[in-house]
Order: sequence, then C-alpha cells, then structure tokens
Amino acid sequence: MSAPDIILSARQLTKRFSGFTAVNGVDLDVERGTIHALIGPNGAGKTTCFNLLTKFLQPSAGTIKFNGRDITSMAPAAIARLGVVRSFQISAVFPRMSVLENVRIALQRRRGDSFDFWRNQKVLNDYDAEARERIEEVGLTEFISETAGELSYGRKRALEIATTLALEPEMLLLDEPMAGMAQEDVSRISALIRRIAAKRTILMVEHNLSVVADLSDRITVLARGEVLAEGPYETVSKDPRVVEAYIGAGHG
Ligand SMILES: Nc1ncnc2c1ncn2[C@@H]1O[C@H](COP(=O)(O)OP(=O)(O)OP(=O)(O)O)[C@@H](O)[C@H]1O
Repeated sequence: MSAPDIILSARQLTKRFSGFTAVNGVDLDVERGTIHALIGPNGAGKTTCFNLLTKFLQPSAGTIKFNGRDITSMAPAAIARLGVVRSFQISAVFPRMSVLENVRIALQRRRGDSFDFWRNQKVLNDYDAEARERIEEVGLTEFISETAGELSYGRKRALEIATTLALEPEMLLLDEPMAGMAQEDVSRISALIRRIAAKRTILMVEHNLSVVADLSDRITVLARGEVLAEGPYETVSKDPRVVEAYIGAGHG
C-alpha cells in the first residue's frame, strides 16, 4: 500500500490564550481528495483549531504544512491564494445583488480586478459563462436572477459555497456548514458538499453527527484541546473515550 497523499498537515499545533491552552499539541493529517471532519464536544477547541489552520489565529507553537510547504507564518490571504479557502472568508453574499452578480464579483476578486473594472458591463458579461457554471455546480441555476437576500437559508449557504468555489480552492474549510439549517436544507447541502468534494479536499467542523457519519471519510475527535481519536466514523463513534467525552459534556 502506498503512503497516503497528505494535502494539509499540522504538527503539535498549540494555542494558548493568556494562560489557557485551547489547542494542545494537535497532530492532524488531511488526505487529498477526502472529506475530513473535526468534531468534539463544546469547547473542545474545534473552532480555534480551524482558525489556526486558516491562520485567522497565529499558533503559539507547532507547524502547518500545505502541499508540503510550511504555511505556519503566512497570512490568511496568502494561504487563500495557495488554494486553502475557508467558507466564510469571502462570504461576500451581498444581499441586494442577484445570485449571478454575487458569483461574478467573487470571480473577479480572484482575478484581482478593480472595482471600476467590474462596473464595465462588457467585462461583467465575460464572467458570465464561468459564473453560470459555478451556480450550476451548487444547484442554484433556477435562482440565478433572484436577489441573494431573498433566498432561503440553505440556498444562501449554497451561494456562499459558490462564491468560495470561484476562488478555485484546492482545499475548502467549512465551519459548521449545517448550522441553523432545517432538515430539508441539510440534505441539500450534504449532497452539495459531496458533489464539490469530488474534485477537492474538504475539512469541516460540524456538530451534526449524522451529517458527519454520512459525509466523512475520516474524523478527528478533539476534547479539551487534544486529539482524542481519529479514524473512520464506525471506529471513532465506538471508541469509549469519545462516547465518554460526549456524555461528559452533556451531548448524550
Ligand atoms: N480568544 C479566546 N480567548 C480566550 N479563550 C478562548 C478564546 N477562544 C476560545 N477560547 C477558549 O478555548 C476553548 C476552545 O474553544 P473553541 O471555540 O475552539 O471550541 P469549540 O470546540 O469550537 O467549541 P464549540 O463547539 O462550542 O464551538 C474554550 O474553552 C474557549 O472558551
């Protein structure tokens, strides 16, 4: 068996907040082309870990590598340019603009066009073909002319994902993609994540364990800032330490 192809790896990742250690010596390997979930009871350090990986927080110690390159001291924007994009990073969902306009603007950000430039109608039209493709990919074609602010919550999330995809991420980090969603939207967004994962790597923090079970190839369980278990859902969900951590935190 050949060695796994690791796209993102963290070693001994640590974050201390004035004496309190929120993330403590976390080792994490995300394999290319997989959906990897980060789970754990409240306060386990998932969000902090996520912020460290996208460099919204600077680690107190440890290293992060993307495609073998040390990104530990890079700024979030530089990391995004390398291909690691966080879902809300450009959650430039402008509520008064249409779905199409929103995706067009995201495309143009990627290319670094200026504000004045995008006001030119001809230039805008040139982005249309690609924008339509992204919109199709997230299943919003029939809402293409709708004002973003009028979309249902689930469709807004889909639009947000489309604007993220416009940056052509090799790796997408999703922070609780199902938060606040009704069941109908959960199924829709799950299908969407599965679809976009076909060509990309996904790391997500998610509380909805049935979504995690359904989507993830691999799961890292954090508790009190440390890695408690790692593996496929079937294994980690039966791990007595994981069960205990969830029960202990009142998750049942
Ligand atoms: N900026 C900060 N300053 C001080 N403590 C912090 C800070 N950010 C997070 N913490 C603490 O670090 C711990 C981990 O928080 P974090 O938000 O990463 O956990 P989580 O697993 O994402 O939790 P939840 O599931 O509730 O979102 C918590 O005890 C939290 O209070």
